[in-house]
Amino acid sequence: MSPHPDPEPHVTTVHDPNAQDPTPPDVAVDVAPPPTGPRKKVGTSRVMRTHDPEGDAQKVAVLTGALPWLREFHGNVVVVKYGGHAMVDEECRRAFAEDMVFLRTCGILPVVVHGGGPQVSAMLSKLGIPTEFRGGLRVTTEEAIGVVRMVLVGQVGPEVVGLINEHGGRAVGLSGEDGGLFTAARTFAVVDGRPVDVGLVGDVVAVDPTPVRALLEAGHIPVISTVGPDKDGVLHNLNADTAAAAVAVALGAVKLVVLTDVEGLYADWPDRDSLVEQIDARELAEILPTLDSGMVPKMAACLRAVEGGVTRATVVDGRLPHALLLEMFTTEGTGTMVVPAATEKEGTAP
Ligand SMILES: Nc1ncnc2c1ncn2[C@@H]1O[C@H](COP(=O)(O)OP(=O)(O)O)[C@@H](O)[C@H]1O
Ligand SMILES: CC(=O)N[C@@H](CCC(=O)OP(=O)(O)O)C(=O)O
Repeated sequence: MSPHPDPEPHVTTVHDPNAQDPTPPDVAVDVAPPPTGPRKKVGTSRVMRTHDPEGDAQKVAVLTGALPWLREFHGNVVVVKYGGHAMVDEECRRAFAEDMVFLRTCGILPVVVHGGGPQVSAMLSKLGIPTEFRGGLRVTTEEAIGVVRMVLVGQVGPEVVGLINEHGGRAVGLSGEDGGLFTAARTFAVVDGRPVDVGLVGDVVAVDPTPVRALLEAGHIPVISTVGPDKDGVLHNLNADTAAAAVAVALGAVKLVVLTDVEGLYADWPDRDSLVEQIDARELAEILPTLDSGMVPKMAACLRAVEGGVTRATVVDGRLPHALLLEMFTTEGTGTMVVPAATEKEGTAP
C-alpha cells in the first residue's frame, strides 16, 4: 500500500468552518483526568521514573506526526459511518467511542451515522418476518419498515449514544424524521445492471442540516439513525452508507470515514492480496457495476461524497480498534481512500 499523500502546511480545505460549522465554543467534554501512568512508587510519596529513550522518541514522533492532520481537521466536520458489522466486538465498540470523544476534544466535529443491518435482520428473524437483500439493499415491506425504525431509532441509535457518553462524550441521537433532516424518495436496487424493486427503500434526496448544526454548535456529537419520510410523509428505509454520504455533502464535511468489517475495497474480491489503498472517483465509477452487493452502497456512497465536495472518503476496518485514529492521524492511513478524480496524481493535500 502506498502512503497517504503528505500534508502541506499551507493546505486549505474546501470547507470554510467559519461560514457553516462554527468551531465549538470551549466545549465542556467531561473526560476523565489524565492517567498518572505506570510510575514506580518508592516509599509513600516518591515516584521514580524509568528511562526509555526509544519509547519516548516513538511517542514524540506519533504526537508531532499528528499535528498537520489536527490542523487540517480542526473546526471541520468529519462524518463517521458506523456499520452494524463493526459494532459487535466489545473492544472495538469502546475504541470507537473513545475515538469520537478524542476527535471532539481536539476541536474536530464528528457526526456519526450508524447502521444496524445485522441487528435489524436479527429482530426480523426473531419476529418470524423473512428478509432478503437485493443489490446490497434490504427488501423492505410495510411490515418490515416498522421493525427497521424500531431497531435503528429505538435500539441501535440509543446504544451508540450511550456508548459515546459512557466514554465522556455528549452524544445526542436523532433520526431522519427529526427536524426535517432527511427527505427520501423511493429508489431501486441495481442487480445485473437492471433496476429491481426493493419496496420502501429510499434515496436521500434532500438534507436539512439545521438540527445537526445546532447540536454541533452546542458541543454535542450528533448520532443519526437512517430512516426518513418521503415528501408525502411515508417512512422509508435508508441505507446508512448512502445517508452518511448525503450528510457529509450537506455539512461540507472534509472527510467521510466508513467503518465496516473488512479491511477496505478488494479489487478482486475475495482475493486478500487485492486490497486497494487509493482510488479516484473516475475509476471507482467504472468498477462500481462490477462490485459485489455489500460493497455497492458503500463505494457508491464514497463516490457520492467526493463528487459532492467531500475531500476524502475512506472505508476502514472497524474490527481493528482505533482504526479511525490511524486513518485520520497518520500519513500511512489504513483502508481504502477515495479521492476526487482531478486530484488523483497530485499527492499533496491530506
Ligand atoms: N470488493 C469487495 N471488497 C471488500 N468487501 C466486499 C467486496 N465485495 C463484497 N464485500 C463484502 O461486503 C461486506 C461489507 O458490507 P456490509 O456487510 O454491508 O457491511 P456494513 O454492515 O459495515 O455496512 C464485507 O464484509 C464483504 O463480505
Ligand atoms: C435499505 C437498507 O438496506 N437499509 C439498511 C439500514 C441499516 C444499514 O444500512 O446498516 P449497515 O450499515 O449495518 O449495513 C438495512 O435495512 O439493513
